[in-house]
Amino acid sequence: MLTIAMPKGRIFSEAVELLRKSGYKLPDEFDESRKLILTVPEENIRFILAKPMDVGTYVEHGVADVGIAGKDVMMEEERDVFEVLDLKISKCHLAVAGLPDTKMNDIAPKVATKYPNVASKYFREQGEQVEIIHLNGSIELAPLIGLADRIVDIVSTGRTLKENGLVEFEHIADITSRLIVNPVSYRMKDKPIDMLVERLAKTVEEGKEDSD
Ligand SMILES: Nc1ncnc2c1ncn2[C@@H]1O[C@H](COP(=O)(O)OP(=O)(O)OP(=O)(O)O)[C@@H](O)[C@H]1O
Ligand SMILES: O=P(O)(O)OC[C@H]1O[C@H](OP(=O)(O)OP(=O)(O)O)[C@H](O)[C@@H]1O
Repeated sequence: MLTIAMPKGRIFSEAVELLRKSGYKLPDEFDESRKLILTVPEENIRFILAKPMDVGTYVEHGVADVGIAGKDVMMEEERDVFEVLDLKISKCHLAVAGLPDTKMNDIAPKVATKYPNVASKYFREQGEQVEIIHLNGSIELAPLIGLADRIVDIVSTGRTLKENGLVEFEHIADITSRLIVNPVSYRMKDKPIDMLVERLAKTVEEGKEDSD
């Protein structure tokens, strides 16, 4: 049996839709249940529902063979896993944002973010020394309340920035969700994993053609 770690939250429904389009028969339970382990015996697959930031942990430790994780999460926490497919779902980007017409404080610039590693690497590469302030959400609050000069956060529609009077200054990276695989599982369960990758890749490709 293949164990797939799925992120709860906004990626989940898009991932379920992608799996269904790829021919996996996932019961209605997937749309309404609060169970954290969902088994589909007909497909020989078991799904575990994890926090998005934890998917890589389950896959790296091998308790899940495969997982679905945002590229942002993969960039933040380097994991010993294979990234085998861009699923092209949950599209967004990572950006530097802040209050308009403001400069970074020269002496002790502060950057608030949920992605401390990505943010420090980015500013290091820009040759800027900043203090990183790690927050767990509502990052846009930080510049409004004087906690930070800049934020590094996800932007999708841009609505959260706009409604809070913030602007984007720099685009760091485009983000989509990825299929990740445990290296040992890839050796031991190569056939079912290859089949999953092939079926998903075909659906992703068809989706691309539809939008072209
Ligand atoms: N506004 C957005 N639009 C599209 N994709 C997004 C957006 N925000 C985040 N994502 C993507 O979806 C993934 C999961 O985001 P989600 O908001 O569900 O979880 P989270 O904020 O990490 O966790 P939680 O809110 O449960 O603490 C992110 O890692 C990112 O890849
Ligand atoms: O550009 P938009 O379409 O407005 O989306 C961007 C927002 O979505 C995410 O927040 P989320 O809803 O996950 O809440 P969070 O603050 O708890 O991370 C992200 O952190 C931004 O705040």
